[in-house]
Amino acid sequence: MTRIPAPVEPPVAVTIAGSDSGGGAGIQADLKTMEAHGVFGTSVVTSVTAQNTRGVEGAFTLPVEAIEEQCSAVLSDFDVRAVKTGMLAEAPVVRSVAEQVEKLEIPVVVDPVMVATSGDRLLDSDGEAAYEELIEHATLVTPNADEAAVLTGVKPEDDESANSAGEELLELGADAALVKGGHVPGEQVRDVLVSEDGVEIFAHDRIETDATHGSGCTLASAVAAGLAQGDALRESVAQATAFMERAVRYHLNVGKGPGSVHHLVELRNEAARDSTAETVERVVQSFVERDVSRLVPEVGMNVVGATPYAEAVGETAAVEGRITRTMSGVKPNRGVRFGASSHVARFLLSAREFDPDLRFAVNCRFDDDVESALATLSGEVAEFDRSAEPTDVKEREGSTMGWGARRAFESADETPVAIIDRGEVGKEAIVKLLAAETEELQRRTFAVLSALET
Ligand SMILES: Cc1ncc(CO)c(N)n1
Repeated sequence: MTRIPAPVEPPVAVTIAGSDSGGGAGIQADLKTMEAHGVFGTSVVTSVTAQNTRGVEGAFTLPVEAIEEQCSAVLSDFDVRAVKTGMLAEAPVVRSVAEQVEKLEIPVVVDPVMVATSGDRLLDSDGEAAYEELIEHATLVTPNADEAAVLTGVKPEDDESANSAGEELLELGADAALVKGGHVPGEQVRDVLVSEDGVEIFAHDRIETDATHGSGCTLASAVAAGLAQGDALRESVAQATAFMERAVRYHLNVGKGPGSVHHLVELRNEAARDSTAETVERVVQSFVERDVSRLVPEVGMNVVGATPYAEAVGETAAVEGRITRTMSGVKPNRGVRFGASSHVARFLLSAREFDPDLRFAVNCRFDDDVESALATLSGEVAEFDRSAEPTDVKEREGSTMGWGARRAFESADETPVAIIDRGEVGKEAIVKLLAAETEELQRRTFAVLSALET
């Protein structure tokens, strides 16, 4: 029997950029990022770089004719919904690309690539001057602070100067500018979006890593993918900056240099949801079979599992309605669902700020006997004291768990296997067991139970 085809019609985008033999930046980053967003990526190669995670060893610009032929091959065939430009290497290429995109009536995201993260130049000085012609046709231009300074003469050092640089780029004809804050010192990375609608800042805590190779390409491609799907500019930028944050935090440790951003991190995280929920279900089942009632606190027990790159409560699976005691043992009140736990989930997410390998947690009853039983575990048992909690943290709904996890980790020498919260008036004492794997969580929980029974 033959089968009926079931074609899929994804939006199409094109990247006009350089090839990075190292796979982290350039065309390679762009295509992976577009695919990760459900957008079919086509490409026009401007330059072939000999590059790895340590730096650029050579760059060979293609003849303008070869670049133009690729453009017309793509644009004459596909219904291209967005253009992203990256490394253009030399002035004639910049000018040619400006001419090509002028004729188009689709969004154009211009990432004015000048220098690689490694410090190597990717654009000659004539090329810098030629950029004005391309920026004129940009829907969005995405310079980092150094590129913004070259293009506008204004060096972004804070929100205000980033805003001024953005205004200058609008003067040059761009519809909007995203002046990126990665190169501006500070505990936060603040990307400043300037457009006719005003200024909006997309801020997040800085991630302490030099594995940012490919981050500019990835961000611009993520915005272009959003635009290709028909999303508004603001939403595309918001989505792209959140996507980047995760791609940098869970970067790929490849090569001998600093590594690469993780272009597919969200896909991998989504793909792990079912297996994460299933492992939580299995642990819960084993807790029922083993009858863990001695460890079930008054507030109920929960087992929480985070997807490998979880950053939010919605990415953690837990028992809806918790596990409670019955006449004969324990039972989960309802099924395992993502977002079902708030307390234990937030505690686990905060613990992951210190050790991202941690993926599972369970909250247990705490008393003197449990404390002695915990001492039989191999691994550090840490604790935090609610009486030391600042009132502003106490008053902010849902912030105690994050504060407690931080206190405990800061006082511990290594990743603790358990964290004690001795409670206070009206707050039951609880111990949370943490683990990177479910087997480990099970083993530790059962070890505490066995110690209690002897
Ligand atoms: C090909 C290429 N494009 C862009 C960058 C910017 O990171 C790079 N390193 N290589």
